[in-house]
Amino acid sequence: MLQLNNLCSRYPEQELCFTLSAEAGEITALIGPSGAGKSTLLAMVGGFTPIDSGQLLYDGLELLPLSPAQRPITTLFQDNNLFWHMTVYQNIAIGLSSSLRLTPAHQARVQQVARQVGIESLLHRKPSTLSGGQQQRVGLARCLARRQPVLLLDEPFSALDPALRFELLELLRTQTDQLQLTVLLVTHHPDEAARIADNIAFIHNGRIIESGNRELLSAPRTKELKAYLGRGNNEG
Ligand SMILES: Nc1ncnc2c1ncn2[C@@H]1O[C@H](COP(=O)(O)OP(=O)(O)OP(=O)(O)O)[C@@H](O)[C@H]1O
Repeated sequence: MLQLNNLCSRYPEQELCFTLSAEAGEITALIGPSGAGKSTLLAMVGGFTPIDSGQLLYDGLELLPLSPAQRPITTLFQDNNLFWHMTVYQNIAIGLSSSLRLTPAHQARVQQVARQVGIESLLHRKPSTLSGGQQQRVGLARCLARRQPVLLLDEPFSALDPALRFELLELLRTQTDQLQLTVLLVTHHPDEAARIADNIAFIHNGRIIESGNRELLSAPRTKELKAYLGRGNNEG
């Protein structure tokens, strides 16, 4: 289980503090207005921004003393950090070895992950020759190849058209179930959250002010979530 216990980062403009638990096999969607702190929450968990107080645990292990690379975590960003001069195979392999010298077991793993995400036939291609959806699959494959139990995703598929976006979200759902990943997914689309997330956390002004399952979206309690979803205050 991933646990954030009053985990706080203080910036001149804003203090962000989060308390959240996420189990293996669960996708937690992080929603909220622009500037609420969704990406910063991922950076705090991933180890990319300083923490001022609180606790961060994974299965009881204290993560705060660990560097990003030492944490049992991998992150997929929207621009997915592909290297354009490398092949798809190398782009996945670099998640396993920065020198691209792979053991036979790692080579087999690249092939296996490529098969799982449906890009096996593209391994020799360069990312520039792929569609946006295929590129996102390569980014996801690199993350999955690392076999870290916690996966952080910052709006990974939002540049894609809806059909492709949902196809990749379904793929994420399948992989989460099969590999028992703990997934935090930042999204600007409440419909994405409703479709694939087990839990939804609504972030406002650096805090999670409402959380629960997808019913949260049909029956929001706080005026802030109602406003975010575009529901009138006069509904009660
Ligand atoms: N390195 C930093 N220096 C100063 N302030 C920061 C820093 N990182 C985050 N913040 C603060 O955190 C707030 C939240 O930013 P964040 O990018 O996490 O929001 P977001 O919810 O992901 O927004 P968006 O949906 O637009 O991406 C910012 O408004 C800023 O006050």
